[in-house]
Amino acid sequence: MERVVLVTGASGGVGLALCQRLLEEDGRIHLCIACRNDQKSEATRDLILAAHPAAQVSTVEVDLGNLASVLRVAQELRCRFQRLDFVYLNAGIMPNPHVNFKALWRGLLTGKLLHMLTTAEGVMTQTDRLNGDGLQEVFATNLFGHFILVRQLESLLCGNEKPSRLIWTSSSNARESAFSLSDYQHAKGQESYSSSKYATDLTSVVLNRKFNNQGLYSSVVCPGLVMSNMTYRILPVFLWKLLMPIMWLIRFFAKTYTLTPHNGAEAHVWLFKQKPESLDALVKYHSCTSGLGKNYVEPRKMDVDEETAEKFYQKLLELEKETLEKYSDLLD
Ligand SMILES: NC(=O)C1=CN([C@@H]2O[C@H](COP(=O)(O)OP(=O)(O)OC[C@H]3O[C@@H](n4cnc5c(N)ncnc54)[C@H](OP(=O)(O)O)[C@@H]3O)[C@@H](O)[C@H]2O)C=CC1
Ligand SMILES: CC(C)CCC[C@@H](C)[C@H]1CC[C@H]2C3=CC[C@H]4[C@H](C)C(=O)CC[C@]4(C)[C@H]3CC[C@]12C
Repeated sequence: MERVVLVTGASGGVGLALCQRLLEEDGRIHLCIACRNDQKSEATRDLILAAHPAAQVSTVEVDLGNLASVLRVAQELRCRFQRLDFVYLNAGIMPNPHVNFKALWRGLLTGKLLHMLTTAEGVMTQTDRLNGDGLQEVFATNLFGHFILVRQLESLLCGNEKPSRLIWTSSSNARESAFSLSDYQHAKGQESYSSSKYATDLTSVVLNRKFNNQGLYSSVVCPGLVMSNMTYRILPVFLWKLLMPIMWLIRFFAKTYTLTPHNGAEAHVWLFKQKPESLDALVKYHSCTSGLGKNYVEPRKMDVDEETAEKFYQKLLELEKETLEKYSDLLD
């Protein structure tokens, strides 16, 4: 029986490249692409089929920043499939980004420039807002919508003959100092993206602890710095065009400057080929590209405190309970 692979955020960037690369690895998979609306789903499906005419590609629509939409898509997936082998939780946003060029300059003088260029530590801020569910938009889209999706798909993910896998697209921008248990949605700060990615790392660690014995394994990856819609929105296009030669040069020093979505999907594809039992739950798998363009994967230990992870998970469960009460009419 073919493996079923669900990819969120499949309409572009890393998600679309991942879909193409997965079909190059195994043309027999059933690929289910999740996009925000049917036009995007159909356009994405057509693009994928143009390169892989014999592929089995189905579509679902979901807005991960809208809990009713997440509950509806989970119900649809439960009706359509008996099992999911891989779920790539890849969709993500970074709204209203702001770059602190003075910080980069200080980084140059203090020898921290390379670290800043690869992690954006101290370099980037964002302005977040509340979504229609009354949640902080970045937390809701990058993490909580995906968390609810996973929990609603438990019957397709747990207790199968072969292990099922969750692969979260996190980031090297995930930072403990941007995250706080008392403000886990990051309503008060200006690093909502960093906080949401750290929260993703914590969640994956706990999911492994709770679900490995039911045959569900979770991993986190960082695609490196990829030129995608997300990054193109950070600076004006003309500036990116001017910076591009410098970015290619930086790649000789910073292996996480993968730059293309194809390269960025390296760790996702590598994980597709690994036995889950051989993976370390406390490691983030980074896509890397050498100066000469060779792709490889680098495992790096994550900076996560397991006690904080457990406390945060309890908070997610409380929020989940409130959500399910609010939307009880959408549940079976
Ligand atoms: N680019 C980079 O340098 C890095 C990216 N990442 C992460 O990689 C992932 C993919 O990003 P990337 O490919 O770069 O960026 P893109 O903006 O190209 O892709 C983001 C994807 O997420 C989808 N998406 C956004 N919001 C929602 C939503 N509310 N509901 C459903 N889908 C949504 C987008 O759909 P739509 O087309 O409808 O907008 C799109 O398909 C993200 O999680 C990002 O944080 C991590 C590290 C570095
Ligand atoms: C000389 C140039 C390279 C100057 C560019 C300045 C900034 C626009 C970029 C410098 C560092 C970049 C980033 C680093 C980490 C990424 C992270 C892993 C991620 O998840 C999303 C994108 C990044 C934050 C990215 C964004 C652009 C920079 C801040």
